[in-house]
Order: sequence, then structure tokens, then C-alpha cells
Amino acid sequence: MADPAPIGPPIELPVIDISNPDDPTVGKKMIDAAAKYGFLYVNSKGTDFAVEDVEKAFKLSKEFFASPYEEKEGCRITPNNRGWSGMHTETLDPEHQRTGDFKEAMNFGEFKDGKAQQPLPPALTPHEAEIAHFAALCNKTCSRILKLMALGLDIQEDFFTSRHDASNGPTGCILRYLYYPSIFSPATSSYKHEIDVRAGAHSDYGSITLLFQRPGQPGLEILTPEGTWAPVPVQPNEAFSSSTSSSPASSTETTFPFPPILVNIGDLLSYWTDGLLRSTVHRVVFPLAEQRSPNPQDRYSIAFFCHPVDATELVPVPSSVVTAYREQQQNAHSTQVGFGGGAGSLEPGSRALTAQEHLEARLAATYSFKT
Ligand SMILES: O=C(O)CCC(=O)C(=O)O
Ligand SMILES: [Fe+2]
Repeated sequence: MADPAPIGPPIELPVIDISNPDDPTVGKKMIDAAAKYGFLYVNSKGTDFAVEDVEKAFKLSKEFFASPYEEKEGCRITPNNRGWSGMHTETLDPEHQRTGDFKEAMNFGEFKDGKAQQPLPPALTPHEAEIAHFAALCNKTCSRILKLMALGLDIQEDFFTSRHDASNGPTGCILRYLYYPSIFSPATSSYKHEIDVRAGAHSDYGSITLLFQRPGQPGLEILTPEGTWAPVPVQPNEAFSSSTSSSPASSTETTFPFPPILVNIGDLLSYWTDGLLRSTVHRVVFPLAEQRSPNPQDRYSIAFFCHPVDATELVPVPSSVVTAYREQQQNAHSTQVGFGGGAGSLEPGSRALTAQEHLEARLAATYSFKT
């Protein structure tokens, strides 16, 4: 069951400053990175988050995962994808994994007026407003990114944001705390290198995902078009700092109040743009360097999966850039793009999928894949 794809050098992704959400040149840079890698960083300075917001969120996540099993069990994940999933509960890549993911996760669906729409465990109940605030900041930052992407695609600037506006109806947005115990934790005693992973290879389902990572807690890898796994550094110049004797890491700390936020394109946005924007396969591993270090840390990450309003019709994005890409692909007679083809390859007479239907189809495909 060993994964045949080799591990290559760390990927160098652009770090984009989104402090001016009206700048089309920034939007173009974003589209270029999204089309080339499906992943990019946004400089934490230009986002809506203060360093305290991020620190507090990670503190809460740590307290929650350290709370008694019975308390977490009380809010176990339900079919609506909200709640806690324990070690090995999720298997993101069933074809290649012998054991479920070596991780725990806690999913929060939408908050309404600062209130969770799901049971919260005792460790989090007193902090409901704080978690809701963090989710609201994620939404705000996603709006900035989506506006820039619209500018980069030369379409109406609110094309995406108006279709992600939660005041227009429910969305599939999920805020997720993730915990991957270190290689020396009793929870990972059955782990076998070359066979097991912390999170199996997968692509995300929604439009965009924000990922917050902590210094010294690496593990994310993306699959490159060449078919190799490329580690994604937590700090973009980490790769550089590991290969020199100077200490650029300290200058990074002064440049960024917290590590930049990693942004990736999900299946829905890839479908919506006919494959122009890539939904890149990724996974989480125990990096070798971490396994060899005398004091490997647990990995905590926080993801925000941004989805449009459920009722959004995924009609082709009216962008000349998308049209040119679609035509180029058709002329090259390339095979289907995105999950289930692209929004532009609808059969004549058939109606567009809604965001909710796209998600259901995506989940159904995963389900049938498993059986
Ligand atoms: O923790 C991470 O680095 C990635 C998590 C992830 O890819 C996911 O939950 O979809
Ligand atoms: Fe993911």
C-alpha cells in the first residue's frame, strides 16, 4: 500500500498582500497562482485577523482536544458534517490507507447571531462568541480574496461575494479545528511510516479554503503536476532558512505577525471556472525531519472551508479568461476538467447545478468510491 509518489523539494508559493482588495493587479497574481498551483499564501498583515484572534483560536482548539473523551464524544460528528471526529474516524483516501487518518477534528457549521447551530462541548461553551467571531473574520477574509479573484478574472467585482453572502441563505461553510498528535504520542503508536498518513490525499470540496498553521508544526504536502509530493512550508522562507546558516526566520517573524494564511482552491470553484483554477490534491504527513527531531510537536491547524450560498446556480463564470481557457482545452481535446466536468460543459437544455447539488454529488462520489 506504499504510496508510489516520491517526495520532492518544498514548493515555493507566492505570498500575496491582500490589504487592498480593489487592486486588479493583485487579483491577477492570485489567479495566476490559483491556476498554476491551486495554492497560495496571503500575508497575514493584510487580512482581517489580529494576532490575538489567531493565538486565541489555537489556544481554544488545544484546550478542546485535551478535554476528556466523554465530553468530546458528547458532540460527535453528525451526518450534517458538524461536530467532533476522533482518531481514525475519517479516512480521506480509502484506496491507499489501511487505517483512518491519525487526527482529531472539530467542525463548526454556520453561526447565527453569535450562536452555534449545533451542540458545543463544555470546553468550548463559554467561548461560543469568540469562535463565532473567528468564523466571521474568516468570512471577511474570504470575501476579500473572492473580490480580488473576480477582479483578476475581469468580471463584476461582486460576482463571487454576492453568491457567498450568508444573509442570502444557508451555505456549506465549515470552520474546522484539527489536531495531529506527534509521532511520540501514545495515540500514534500503531503508525508505520510509508504506510500511514495523518490526513489522506484529497481535494477540498468548496470554493476556497483558508488554512492557519503554527511555526514548528509542518506536515502539509501538495501533489505537483509532475506527480511528486511537495512539502508546503509553514513559513514561506522556511525552506530557505533550513538551507542557510543565517537566520531569516527571525526576520520573517517581524514581517508577519503570524504565519501567512494558506489559501487553496476547492472542487466547486474549479468546476465553476472550468478547471482554470486548480483544486490540488493534498495530504498531511509526519515529515521525516519531525520524526528525527528530539522533541517533535503535535500539529494543530485551523481550516475554514468557504462555500457559496446553497441555492447558487453554478452557471459558467462570465470571464473571458475562463472562456479562453475552456476553448484552449477543447482544442487540445483534453479530457474532463474539474469534478464532474466544468460548468461550461453542461448538456444543452439542462439546468446548472446548484452549490448544494455540487456538494452532494461530490460527497456521493466519495461515498461510492468507498464501497
Ligand atoms: O491540517 C492541514 O494541514 C490540512 C487539513 C486539510 O487538508 C483538510 O482538513 O481538508
Ligand atoms: Fe484539505
